[in-house]
Amino acid sequence: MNRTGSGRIGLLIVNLGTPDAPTAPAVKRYLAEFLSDRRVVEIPAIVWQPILRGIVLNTRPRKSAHAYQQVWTDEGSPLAAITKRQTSAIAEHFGDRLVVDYAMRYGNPAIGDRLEAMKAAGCDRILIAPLYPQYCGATTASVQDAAFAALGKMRWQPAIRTLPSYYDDPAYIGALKASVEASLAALDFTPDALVASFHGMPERTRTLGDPYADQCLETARLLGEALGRPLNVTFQSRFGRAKWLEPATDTTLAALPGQGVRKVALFAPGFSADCLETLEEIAIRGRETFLSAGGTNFAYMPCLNDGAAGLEMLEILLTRELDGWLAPS
Ligand SMILES: C=CC1=C(C)c2cc3[nH]c(cc4nc(cc5[nH]c(cc1n2)c(C)c5CCC(=O)O)C(CCC(=O)O)=C4C)c(C)c3C=C
Ligand SMILES: [Fe+2]
Ligand SMILES: [Fe+2]
Repeated sequence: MNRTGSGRIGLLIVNLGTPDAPTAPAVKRYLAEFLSDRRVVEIPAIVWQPILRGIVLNTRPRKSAHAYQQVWTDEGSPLAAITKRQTSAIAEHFGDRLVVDYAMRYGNPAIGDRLEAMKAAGCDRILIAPLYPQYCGATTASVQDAAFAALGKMRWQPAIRTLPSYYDDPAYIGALKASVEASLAALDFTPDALVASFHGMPERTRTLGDPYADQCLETARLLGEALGRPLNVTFQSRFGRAKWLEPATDTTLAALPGQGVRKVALFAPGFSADCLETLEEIAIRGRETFLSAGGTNFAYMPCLNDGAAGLEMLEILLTRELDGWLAPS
């Protein structure tokens, strides 16, 4: 057996994860793993686990499964389908210079399994790329924890790099600008306001030193500058009773018509792929909230997904992180 390694380079794209099916049992399995992550719910396990097992996992899966059913596609969960397409496009771009795969932080395919598979395929250098533009302990750090926990079980570890957050990267801001401008040009109305909705976090994580909220605000400032018009920044998907980052997307959508904003276009720059939180919470429920509060026109503009602007951005960011590893094309 050759024990010198074959010197291949791996790229592991990672996103949050999603249930395997839009059913209550599948959602329950997914939420049990997701909401047991101490990076996501920072309440001592002795207090949180009885609440999670006794209440949350007996009530939320049925409600969430119903929400997933509204957005499920022939290719499965939108987040999974889009991540697969992003991975195929990136694999095609890099060709045989890289072994490209994807994993999910929760559910399947698991980060540890895919790292093992890359190692078995001869990768001795791996770039792990969590597709979160803004750094957050609950997302970026959680992916890194899971990857390093898996590496901790290997005798012969590959060398590792991780993709840093890219909230202010000109390639990201440029891709968002191109994508938003294309979506705006296709609308049959002119919005009075543009709303940039980011996933929320408990407010205390900001005081504890998480840069997430500030990175979201900086993304919105830079993008507003690039678009030549200010953005209304909001935070969505509140969970639990603690105070979360404000202003909340749903309360903003309910208030805007009363402030004279009757036509709104909303997008979610912090999500690299459309998912339950954008397609159900915003494009379906957010629209209802806005229209029933007196709004006349509502548009949800899609995430970068596997569109040309988003893929070109990823190629730029990934090529930069692979500097010195990758032979020039
Ligand atoms: C304490 C709870 C949660 C924190 C903190 C949180 C942070 C966080 N999440 C994302 C991105 C996504 N979240 C998604 C779904 C989702 N999020 C939570 C809870 C917290 N998220 C739950 C319970 C769920 C599941 C759905 C539900 O029951 O409401 C998704 C979509 C997944 C999908 O399958 O489509 C994404 C993406 C970020 C970026 C973030 C912190 C910055
Ligand atoms: Fe979430
Ligand atoms: Fe949600």
